[in-house]
Amino acid sequence: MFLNGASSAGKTSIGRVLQDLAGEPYLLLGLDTCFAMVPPAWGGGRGGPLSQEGFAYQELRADGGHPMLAITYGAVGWRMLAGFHRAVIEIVRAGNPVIVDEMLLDDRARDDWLDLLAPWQPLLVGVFCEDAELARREHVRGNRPGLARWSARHAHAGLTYHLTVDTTYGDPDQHAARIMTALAQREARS
Ligand SMILES: Nc1ncnc2c1ncn2[C@@H]1O[C@H](COP(=O)(O)OP(=O)(O)OP(=O)(O)O)[C@@H](O)[C@H]1O
Repeated sequence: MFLNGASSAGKTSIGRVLQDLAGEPYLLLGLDTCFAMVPPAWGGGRGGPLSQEGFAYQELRADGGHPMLAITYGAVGWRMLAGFHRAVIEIVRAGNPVIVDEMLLDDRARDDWLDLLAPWQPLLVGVFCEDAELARREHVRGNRPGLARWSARHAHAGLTYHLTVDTTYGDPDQHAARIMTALAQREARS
């Protein structure tokens, strides 16, 4: 399964419920897993001095008065992303079912994932949420404001999903149940 959406859209929350619902031991991993491995000097979160090579935050012009915060990456960051994507594929190749919990940063990341995942034909799930609710969650989490809004505008570019969920309303249990149903229907058809 491949869950993609903005920061704070609720991907990880849904992913955890999916793990509980599934009869198989799905591993849950994604961009957060990759970021957790990045040395602080190459990471933007704490203002790493080499973050332009790795991963950096970039404040963009406000969107209708709302902050917009992008994540950019350099050559080292791309190497890390590309390596992480391939590591996930090896996990799958070893026979493990996987839930990828992803916030696509750009077209390059999307195309790399789609190329690698093509043989596995994952259920592609778009996780959406309205801006105001994203901003509320971001605030409650104490995250820097603007990443959710920026990613909501970029993460879904060029993707066609098998299923979309809107987490503005409803809880992760409900959304995960819909995804499990879609997965079961798909497996029954194949
Ligand atoms: N359906 C929901 N309704 C209300 N709050 C939710 C819902 N889903 C998630 N949340 C809350 O929103 C916040 C972000 O959730 P979560 O970590 O699942 O999102 P995410 O998309 O994985 O975010 P990120 O990509 O930033 O890690 C958490 O505080 C979580 O409790």
